[in-house]
Amino acid sequence: MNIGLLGFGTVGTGVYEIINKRKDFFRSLIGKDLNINKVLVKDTTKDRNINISKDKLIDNPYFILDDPNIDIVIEAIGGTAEAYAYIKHALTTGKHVITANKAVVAKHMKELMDLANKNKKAFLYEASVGGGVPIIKPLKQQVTLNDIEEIKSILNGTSNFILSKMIREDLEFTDALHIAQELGYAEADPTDDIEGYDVRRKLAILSTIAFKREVKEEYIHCRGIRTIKSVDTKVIKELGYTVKLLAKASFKSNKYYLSVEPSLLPDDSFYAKVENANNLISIIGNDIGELKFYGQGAGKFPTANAVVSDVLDILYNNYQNYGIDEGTYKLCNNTDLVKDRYYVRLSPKHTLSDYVLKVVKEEKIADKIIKTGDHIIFTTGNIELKKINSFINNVKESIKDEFYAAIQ
Ligand SMILES: NC(=O)C1=CN([C@@H]2O[C@H](COP(=O)(O)OP(=O)(O)OC[C@H]3O[C@@H](n4cnc5c(N)ncnc54)[C@H](OP(=O)(O)O)[C@@H]3O)[C@@H](O)[C@H]2O)C=CC1
Ligand SMILES: N[C@@H](CC=O)C(=O)O
Repeated sequence: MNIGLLGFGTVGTGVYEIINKRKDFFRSLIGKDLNINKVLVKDTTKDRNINISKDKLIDNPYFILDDPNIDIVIEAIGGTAEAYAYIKHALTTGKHVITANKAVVAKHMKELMDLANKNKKAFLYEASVGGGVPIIKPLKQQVTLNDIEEIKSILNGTSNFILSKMIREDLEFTDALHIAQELGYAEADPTDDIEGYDVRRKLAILSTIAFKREVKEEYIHCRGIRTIKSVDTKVIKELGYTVKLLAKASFKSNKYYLSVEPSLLPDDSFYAKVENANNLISIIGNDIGELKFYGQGAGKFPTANAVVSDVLDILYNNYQNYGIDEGTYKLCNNTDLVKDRYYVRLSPKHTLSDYVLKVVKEEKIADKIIKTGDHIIFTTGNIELKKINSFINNVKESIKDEFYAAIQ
């Protein structure tokens, strides 16, 4: 069994180290060595501070993709276009493929799954959702026995790390983001982490499996945490809450509702205890009830561990490619379905503070005004998401920025 590894960054080096550390185990399992023969990188001359012979490092992907001696390709380069092309090529040439790349899985899951099935190879992506938390395999197993009614989760290590640091240590947003980047949690471009796009992809993958329909990222209402400030976290704490970036999917009255948005949770709730880069994924099935999966959602070894668990499934020949039914009912991202209370902070442009406060009062949107001045902070009563979005749009020109979060 030979592996070609695409990418030798946070995840790739973790996979390399775990497989080398467990050499004896793999030898006893398959009766010969499990080798990582070649490793694709961008820059073969870079000093990598890891024990690997230089001649394994290559910068031409086709030395792996077209090598008939390579059985398994592990993709950990990130990005979309090249990663997608390499995965497709590998499956077409009859190799098993494992990826940690949620961007590619969310976009091309059905096509790549069909290709893998056609060629009787595995296409596995445990690490693409929840980092080190096993969720793809258990979810695939549960959907055969249960109708999944709800998914509620914290799915991004970087944003959860930032929010935890801001709440618990009063750090500013950019300082907390910087630490998350240094720890290897963030994407190459952290925009995806802080704008919620990474979570949206993960929710699309989970919902596709759970609801047996192809759920596209674009269906999902999404707001991230980029505009949160320390003034928000201070007030949120005083109110007895913490703040999380929550991903939710539910199926009600024959309609699906999918959303990614910042949410306030009571300080003593289960979700509030999910700190730093940890993730929590809760699924509710009609027979099983609620199942919760918790653990490290990002980082070198947790993520690499999930990748290697897919290698094991291939070696045991115990994997399930997932088939998506062609839907009989349509997915409907109906924002009318959901009403919540909201925490809202508006930071008016210089001199417009009185005007913005007047609009808030006239529109009767505030249930309780908490703070006025440079920042106008209030909570609302139960309100439809589309109403709060449209209110924010109406005041957009008079404010520098805003942060609003559903109160759970
Ligand atoms: N970091 C994490 O905690 C997690 C990451 N993931 C996913 O895993 C994947 C990899 O992430 P991560 O390890 O953090 O990324 P890194 O940026 O740390 O590593 C990327 C690696 O891929 C190589 N690379 C990138 N683009 C190319 C290319 N076009 N051709 C050849 N080599 C290339 C880089 O080469 P070089 O070293 O020469 O620059 C580097 O070795 C991503 O899809 C990410 O979303 C999933 C879960 C958790
Ligand atoms: N950038 C991602 C990495 C894992 O998927 C995150 O922070 O969760």
